Amino acid sequence: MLNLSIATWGGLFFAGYLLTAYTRSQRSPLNKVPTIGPSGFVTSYYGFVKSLFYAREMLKEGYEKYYGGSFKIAMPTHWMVMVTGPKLTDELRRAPEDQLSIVDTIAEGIQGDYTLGKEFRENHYHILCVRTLVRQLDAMFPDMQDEIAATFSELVPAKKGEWVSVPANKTMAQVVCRTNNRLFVGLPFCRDPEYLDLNINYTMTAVKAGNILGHIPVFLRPLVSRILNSAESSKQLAIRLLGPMIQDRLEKFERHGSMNYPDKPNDLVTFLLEHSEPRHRTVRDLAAHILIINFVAIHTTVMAMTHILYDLASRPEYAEPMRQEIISIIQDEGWSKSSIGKMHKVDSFVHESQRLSPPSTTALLRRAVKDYTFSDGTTIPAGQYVCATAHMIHTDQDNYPNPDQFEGFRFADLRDGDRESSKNQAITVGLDYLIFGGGYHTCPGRFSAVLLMKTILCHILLNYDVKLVEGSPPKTWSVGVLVMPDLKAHVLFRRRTSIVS
Ligand code: HEM
Repeated sequence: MLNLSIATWGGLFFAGYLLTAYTRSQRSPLNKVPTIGPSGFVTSYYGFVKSLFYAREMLKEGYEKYYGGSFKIAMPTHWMVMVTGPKLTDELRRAPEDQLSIVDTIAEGIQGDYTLGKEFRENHYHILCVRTLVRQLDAMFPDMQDEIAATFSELVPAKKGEWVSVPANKTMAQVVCRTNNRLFVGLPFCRDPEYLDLNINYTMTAVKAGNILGHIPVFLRPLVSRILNSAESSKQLAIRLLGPMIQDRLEKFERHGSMNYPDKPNDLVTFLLEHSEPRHRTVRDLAAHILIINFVAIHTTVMAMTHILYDLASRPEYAEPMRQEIISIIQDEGWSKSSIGKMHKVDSFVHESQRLSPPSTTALLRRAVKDYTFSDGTTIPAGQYVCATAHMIHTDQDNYPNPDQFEGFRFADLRDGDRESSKNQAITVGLDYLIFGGGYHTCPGRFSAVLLMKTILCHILLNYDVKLVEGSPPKTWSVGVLVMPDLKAHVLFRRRTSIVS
């Protein structure tokens, strides 16, 4: 027996693993949930491969067949249950964190312990800090606008009467990352190319590493994560770049606490210091949290802003009405967060772009901490995933007339005809609009993200004409449930004489 070769032991171990997995799958409550694609123990892998290419079609089939109930789609290591209809979607968004968890989803989905570091799971005060930051957006608005203008003048050196070709995604990544970090860590860090690269790449590196780690056996993950080395090397770089500044701020905080002192910055570092427990007030912990906030803030906003730019370049008829709206409001009131808030057409255009080009065709992704049963009897066993079919909700005729048409001013028209105009804003969340999630975990950064995107859009409209490069319309890519804009396409910019400044 002991003389068996390593290969034989390996084979026996694998066979045992398969037998256990098979036996467990036969007893799972998920067998009662209908499957889109094959549901067999082995054939379900074909269902997963199919979902990589045809996720939208599979979601549509499930949504139409089982509306008001649930269905499931195979993932490589688990099933993804999708609930449909307002009742179950509402139950999903209201489910408490200790039953259906977003933290567990990130921990498992992108292997957060390895890719973001243990700080992400151990303390969540960064969420409070984002809430504080969005309350400061009025005061921060001039910095936001200044950084947008500075980035465009460097990266889009278009001349009057001359079209210049600009890489859309790369430019949006710079403007979004620079401007967010002007509010997070201030000048000069927000313009440091090494720091910008770190934050733009950190998100992608973590997501890619998380995907690899999620598909290999648990016992190999610590080793492979060291080879991929995303969390630790990024943290070390953040400490090198921001360390002296954070150290200085820590010393000032020791001396003054939350009291004001001359030149006290109104930025994320201040909010992190004020919301953290004393044991977390270290350079390492604060740098890790700055990275985590960049992780949630940058990629999402860059993808959305790239879609918005493509939507503007491919639909030139929207530019002039938005320009007129901006000019009339700015001439009356000047620039501020509040004046941007009055631009219903600009808000609507951003909203419509997000409705049709979401970051994912699903939303409210949660992992069951313990068995969770919905009111229709669907049980999500502990460790399994459940989500809502966002794309189907966003393109349901009952929610949006002409749902597949891009109607840039559909929300502005609704707001203008509706006194309750706080509905139908790009920041509004609801059962028919899940871009920013829902329930307790609804994105707290959406106020900042939407203000930033609208301010960038205003800057583009007032200072440039934009159009697509002829013969190369950008493509939207989908891999499984993920949706991405064309990352390589260029857009043409031509300088205009700005009427308001
Ligand atoms: C267009 C840009 C953005 C999109 C589409 C987006 C989307 C989301 C989504 C879908 C969630 C999960 C909500 C849920 O599942 O219920 C989320 C959570 C979160 N977002 Fe955003 N987000 C964006 C920008 C930002 C920005 C700029 C910040 C920070 C300044 C931010 C901070 C956060 C935080 C801290 C969470 C976690 C909330 C929690 O777990 O309670 N987001 N976001």
